[in-house]
Amino acid sequence: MKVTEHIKKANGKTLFSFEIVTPVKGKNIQDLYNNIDPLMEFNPPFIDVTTSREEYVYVEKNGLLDRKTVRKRPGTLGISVSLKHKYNVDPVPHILCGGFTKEETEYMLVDCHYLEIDNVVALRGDAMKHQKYFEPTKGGHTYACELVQQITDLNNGKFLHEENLTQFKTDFCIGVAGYPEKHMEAPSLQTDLKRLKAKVDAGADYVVTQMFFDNQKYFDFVEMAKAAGINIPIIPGIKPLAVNRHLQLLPHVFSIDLPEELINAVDACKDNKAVRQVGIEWAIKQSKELKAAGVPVLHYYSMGKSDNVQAIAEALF
Ligand SMILES: NC(=O)C1=CN([C@@H]2O[C@H](COP(=O)(O)OP(=O)(O)OC[C@H]3O[C@@H](n4cnc5c(N)ncnc54)[C@H](O)[C@@H]3O)[C@@H](O)[C@H]2O)C=CC1
Ligand SMILES: Nc1nc(=O)c2c([nH]1)NC[C@@H]1CN(c3ccc(C(=O)N[C@@H](CCC(=O)O)C(=O)O)cc3)CN21
Repeated sequence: MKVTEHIKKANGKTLFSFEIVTPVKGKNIQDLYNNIDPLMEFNPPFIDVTTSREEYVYVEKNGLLDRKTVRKRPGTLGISVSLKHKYNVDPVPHILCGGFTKEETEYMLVDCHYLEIDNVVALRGDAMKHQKYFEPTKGGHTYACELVQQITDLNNGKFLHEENLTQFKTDFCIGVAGYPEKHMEAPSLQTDLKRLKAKVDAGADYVVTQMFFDNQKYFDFVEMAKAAGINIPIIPGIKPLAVNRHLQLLPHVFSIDLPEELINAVDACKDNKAVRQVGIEWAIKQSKELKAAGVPVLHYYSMGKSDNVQAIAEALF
């Protein structure tokens, strides 16, 4: 079932969902399931499965370094289907512009369709590790709105490089990313909202936000989005802060601000166990307020260990 249908069916009740990362090659898949299992009692109607792009690795060959391009976390489609069968939830695989040609994306979408996956999230993707800025992959899309358009085209029976429409029509519900504190590369929040509107015009059905730690940022963003003509559900994305290092890392990696009160609470902790607890309590406070405001879904970036998301869900669902 589509994410938007789950939201409609909930009739104003806030749903619980989360996001997982596929394991690094060679790591056991069971660890992932052990982290998902305790979250299933909170009845997530859908689970997002991220796609990680390729990286360069250097291998020594005859005394020379040979550069190889590898995907360290494969398995998005496999895990998506496995979640569907194992837990009877709707998996939402992430589809990226970066690292994929348009043709490869088309094949992935065709597979998703045959596998009865009803939702995808369309993202541009981050820059490669060695790059400062995102560079489009040869034969791939530059912006997420182009990817959204490709999916919409397929929903209408239009394949790449084909003039005529076919009888083959997918029916994907399309999620896209939104940035309450603006995307790091956007010159202004208003311009970023225009880009978001372009994704909606291309066929996006709902938005999931970048993590934020100050709810006011989300509430303002929703208002500004409405004023910009964006009338689809905007799902808040929540990341529980977990270690002291996140004070530097999260603003740097995700281009977001942390509230002074949260920083002070983390600074006052004597170890990371205490920080994890502060992160949980902050996320509970945020989530309660968002739920009271009637957000459609609370979407958690669990990304691995789920004990904190479990504690948060217990307080809310
Ligand atoms: N892997 C994941 O699960 C998630 C990844 N992300 C990350 O979010 C980042 C961006 O992804 P999206 O938001 O999907 O990309 P996007 O293509 O919507 O936007 C990327 C940047 O390009 C700008 N932009 C968009 N269209 C433009 C145009 N026509 N002309 C000039 N500038 C334009 C935007 O303002 C923004 O700064 C990436 O770093 C992505 O990896 C975000 C959420 C989830
Ligand atoms: N720019 C961007 N890229 C993403 O891949 C991404 C977003 N934003 N926002 C939404 C979700 C949330 N994602 C993530 C990814 C990693 C962590 C994280 O906290 N990772 C490490 C630190 C990351 C690092 O070392 O660079 C951690 O300590 O837990 C959180 C959310 C993935 N998604």
